[in-house]
Amino acid sequence: MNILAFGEVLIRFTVTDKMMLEQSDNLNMTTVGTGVNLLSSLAHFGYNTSILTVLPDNPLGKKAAADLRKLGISDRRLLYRGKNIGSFFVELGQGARPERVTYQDRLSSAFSLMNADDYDFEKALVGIDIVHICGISLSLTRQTRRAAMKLAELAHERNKVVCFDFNYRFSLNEQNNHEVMKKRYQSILPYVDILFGSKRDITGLLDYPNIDETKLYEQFCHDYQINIFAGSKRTFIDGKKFFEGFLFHHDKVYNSAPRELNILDRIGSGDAFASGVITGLLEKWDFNDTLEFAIANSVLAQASMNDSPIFSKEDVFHYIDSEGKNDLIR
Ligand SMILES: O=C(O)C(=O)C[C@H](O)[C@H](O)COP(=O)(O)O
Repeated sequence: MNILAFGEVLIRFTVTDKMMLEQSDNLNMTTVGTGVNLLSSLAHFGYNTSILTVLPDNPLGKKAAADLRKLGISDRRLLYRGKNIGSFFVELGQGARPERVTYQDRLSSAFSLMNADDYDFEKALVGIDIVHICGISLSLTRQTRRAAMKLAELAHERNKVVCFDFNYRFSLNEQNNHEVMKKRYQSILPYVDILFGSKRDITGLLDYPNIDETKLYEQFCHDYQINIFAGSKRTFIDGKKFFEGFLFHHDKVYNSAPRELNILDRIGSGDAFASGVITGLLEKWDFNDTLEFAIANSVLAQASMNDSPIFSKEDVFHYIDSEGKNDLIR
């Protein structure tokens, strides 16, 4: 099974020792991004993965490519242009202090400036079964929007399975007007088969009425011919944090049991969930098992440093089978 992701590769700078930026001079550097995180996880589950993106044509781009290879992602579809790579700083959270992300300018990255016509999408899709597109491309530049649209359209035409993640980030859309963003999402959704998002994406961004979930998802998936709609959410019970997921198919919502969270680093939780769902669908597990696996993968990812999950299927099953009670493997 060959999976391709399209999206921005970013450098993440994490302040070491759980300090805040102001307190520290030390940063840890990793290569991340929605596509990277998803593919890293899928590569560790045993699938062939590659990413279609643009890296700067300099040592920074080479460093990112080396990190991608280390995560098990093929470098075959990487393009090298321009000078800049997007980046962000992370201050880890603790107790009352939330984890915090500060983006650097992403709009002048090599990826953000690449013209849609300069990609050879036809060639990139050869031998590919599943294409994943990150919704952040709709928020960045005219070029990334056009590229995401063109790829979605072509992949759909070529009968590839198209996955799309809303990935709506308020902080990246302060300059974008609601109606404009709504139109952008409305134009890509008709090409999507598997969609990741939340109820809020449908009611808040696409202006559907806030009604019962089954009716809402039925209407929405019917309007855009979406085969699978899945997402995760956080809940709080008796002062504890839990993570749970849903999956909608045809006329039914499946819900996972909530799993308790003990967070070390929560960035990448959505991508870990999505890779778990894609795995369940590829393996043709039933939807309840698929959700259990996806939630477990994400709970493990949130108990680990960095965005890109590196758990094997066995690691995830071990966590499920031991009900999370095993805290030493030797
Ligand atoms: O911020 C961005 O734009 C990125 O692409 C970097 C992050 O790795 C993903 O966003 C993680 O996404 P979640 O799984 O939703 O936490």
